[in-house]
Amino acid sequence: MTVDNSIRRRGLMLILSSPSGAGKTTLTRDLLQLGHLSLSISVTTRPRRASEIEGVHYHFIEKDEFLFQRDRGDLLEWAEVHGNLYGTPRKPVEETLAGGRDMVFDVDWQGTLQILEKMRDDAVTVFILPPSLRELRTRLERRAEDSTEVINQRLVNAREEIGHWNAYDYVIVNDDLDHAFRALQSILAAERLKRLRRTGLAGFVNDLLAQEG
Ligand SMILES: Nc1nc2c(ncn2[C@@H]2O[C@H](COP(=O)(O)OP(=O)(O)O)[C@@H](O)[C@H]2O)c(=O)[nH]1
Ligand SMILES: Nc1ncnc2c1ncn2[C@@H]1O[C@H](COP(=O)(O)OP(=O)(O)O)[C@@H](O)[C@H]1O
Repeated sequence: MTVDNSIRRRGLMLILSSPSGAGKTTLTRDLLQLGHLSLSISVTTRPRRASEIEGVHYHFIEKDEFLFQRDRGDLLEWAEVHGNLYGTPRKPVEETLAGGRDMVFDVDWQGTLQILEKMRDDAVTVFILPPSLRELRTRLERRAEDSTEVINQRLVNAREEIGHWNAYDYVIVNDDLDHAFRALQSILAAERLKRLRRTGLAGFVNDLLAQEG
């Protein structure tokens, strides 16, 4: 480990939003493979897709349970998206950040705004755009996980989601996946070095100044 990496810091919240099909899930999966980030696993009332695993991609719960958790204050944020309810469990977020680990969030613009209100200094927000709407449709069709009706609804909703691009710190056009992934890694690397979240820096500098030159 380098000295820079060994200096204590608070974890950051890497928040990714995009219209459905622009590539958040793919980029998140690639980030998680790097091994030094945790995923915030949302609760949702959406039916599970064939490729999804309970507790890995989402916690799939009934609407009653969702409302119970929300009303008890267990969710850091929540929203209705494409007719389903989604929310971020609060406790894992608090534990992860306090432990100095970073967390990645796949949430829509409504969730992003709620997180920014509550935890602005911890959040790094990234909006992923598709290169074109035609390509967005192609990706949703190629993914082959949703019915034509669901895909059409997601394309209608895409325009609204895209309309919130300017609430985000960073914007990446996911045309070439490798390029987009490298851009995301650069953002993460720079944000990890931000002075304000590096709680061990003052101590390090004090030690440095106490040394003989
Ligand atoms: N606010 C909020 N949005 C979420 C959460 N989890 C997922 N979403 C958003 O819900 C939308 C639909 O997600 P999903 O059903 O997985 O479909 P996909 O985007 O087509 O893969 C996306 O915009 C996600 O970013 C959450 O916990 N909170
Ligand atoms: N840069 C890219 N070029 C081509 N296909 C991509 C690219 N990024 C993602 N995809 C594909 O597009 C589809 C939708 O991506 P996904 O990550 O599921 O989007 P989201 O989570 O934003 O809904 C997937 O089949 C994925 O493999």
